[in-house]
Amino acid sequence: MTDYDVVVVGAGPAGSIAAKTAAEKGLDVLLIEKRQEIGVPVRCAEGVSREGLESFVKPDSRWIASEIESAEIISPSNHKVVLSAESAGNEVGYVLERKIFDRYLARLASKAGADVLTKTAAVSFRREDGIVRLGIRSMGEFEEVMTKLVIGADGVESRVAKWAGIDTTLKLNEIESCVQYLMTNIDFEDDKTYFWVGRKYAPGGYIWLFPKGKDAANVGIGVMPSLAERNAKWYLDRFVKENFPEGEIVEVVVGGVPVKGAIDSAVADNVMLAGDAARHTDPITGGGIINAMKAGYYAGLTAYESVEAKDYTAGFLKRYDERWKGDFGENLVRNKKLQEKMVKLDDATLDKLTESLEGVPIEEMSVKRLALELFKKHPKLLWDLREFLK
Ligand SMILES: Cc1cc2nc3c(=O)[nH]c(=O)nc-3n(C[C@H](O)[C@H](O)[C@H](O)COP(=O)(O)OP(=O)(O)OC[C@H]3O[C@@H](n4cnc5c(N)ncnc54)[C@H](O)[C@@H]3O)c2cc1C
Repeated sequence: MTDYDVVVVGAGPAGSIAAKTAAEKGLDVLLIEKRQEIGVPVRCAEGVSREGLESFVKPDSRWIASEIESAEIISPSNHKVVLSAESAGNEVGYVLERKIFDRYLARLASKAGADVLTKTAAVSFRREDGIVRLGIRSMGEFEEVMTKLVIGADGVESRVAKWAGIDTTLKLNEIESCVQYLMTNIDFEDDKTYFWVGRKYAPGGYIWLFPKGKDAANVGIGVMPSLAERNAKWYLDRFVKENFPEGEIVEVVVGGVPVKGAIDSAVADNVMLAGDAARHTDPITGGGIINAMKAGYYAGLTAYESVEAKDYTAGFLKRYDERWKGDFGENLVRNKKLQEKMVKLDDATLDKLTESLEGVPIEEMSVKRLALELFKKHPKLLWDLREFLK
């Protein structure tokens, strides 16, 4: 006898959607979250694409902080290119209120029938007779839960991945180190996101401003430790001092974003990893919310099939790998390669590119046009990036 068919570790977007999906299929599901409150503290700039979000949930004014119409890219010498939300694609469309959004998703899992426990951490893992004895510490008390499957949706520092022996190690060029301030008393257009690019601002990454309503915005930075001479906070503080000297910082967030590209496999016997735990974030933008939800859905679905077939082996669970790879896996591979080229661009090239496109009407701008212009300015890149143009 097992206590559960599936225990989902971590109630972020990946975990809640996994638990919801498996519970809707009739499995006995436990969703555990080590923090006292789901969604707090927020470690995110909270931007999502419209299409990605709407494929899972109907947008709700309780957890939509802003609707975004356009994205502005600003070069080191202050040339600006404006893209519409549709052509900018990922992470431009809505800015969420994740404190509420994450809780909403966990509630959907609970409504579907999953047991949800907060202040409950997975602390140990033991396979025995084809099932898992998962040690959990709930409200200070230790107990072992027996389960057929564990879905590791425990974020960038995943312990489930280590217990299961799945290689998700991150090298210094496979992680962005991030700092973000929630700021008030600053000037911005509340239907626009802003991206400052170039080594001057953020070596190996970028600085962002995502509006949270009319009066506040997430202003943050990601830098690649292998390229940055100082830490992320140093670059962000310098930027804030120069650009928003009157701004007030009301909240601080620090965190790492994996930019590894696709891992070989996110499964082991009895285990599937989803979301940041499986390095499902986009290597260029660092966005991971939508991929986490997609992976959670595929993991929940595969859990159901695995329980039906009474087969919890890695061999059976491989179909989960096939599902996430078939959906966004190729994008992760491609964007990792592209990102490796992009971080090598110098500031002069970025300036030339944005200067030549400055003032192009928004309806005529697209990522493709940006790329074509870049190749005109930098023919060698055309050769380097030929495989991405197919
Ligand atoms: C500064 C910053 C800005 C970002 N901006 C964006 C953005 O604008 N758009 C976007 O799409 N993405 C963004 N991301 C990435 C995004 O936040 C993640 O990709 C997303 O949260 C991944 O969801 P997840 O469910 O995989 O993991 P998480 O949301 O990290 O959830 C994991 C959960 O597991 C819990 N947990 C961990 N260990 C245990 C344990 N042992 N037992 C029980 N619970 C455990 C954690 O407490 C956490 O709640 C940003 C990240 C950072 C750091």
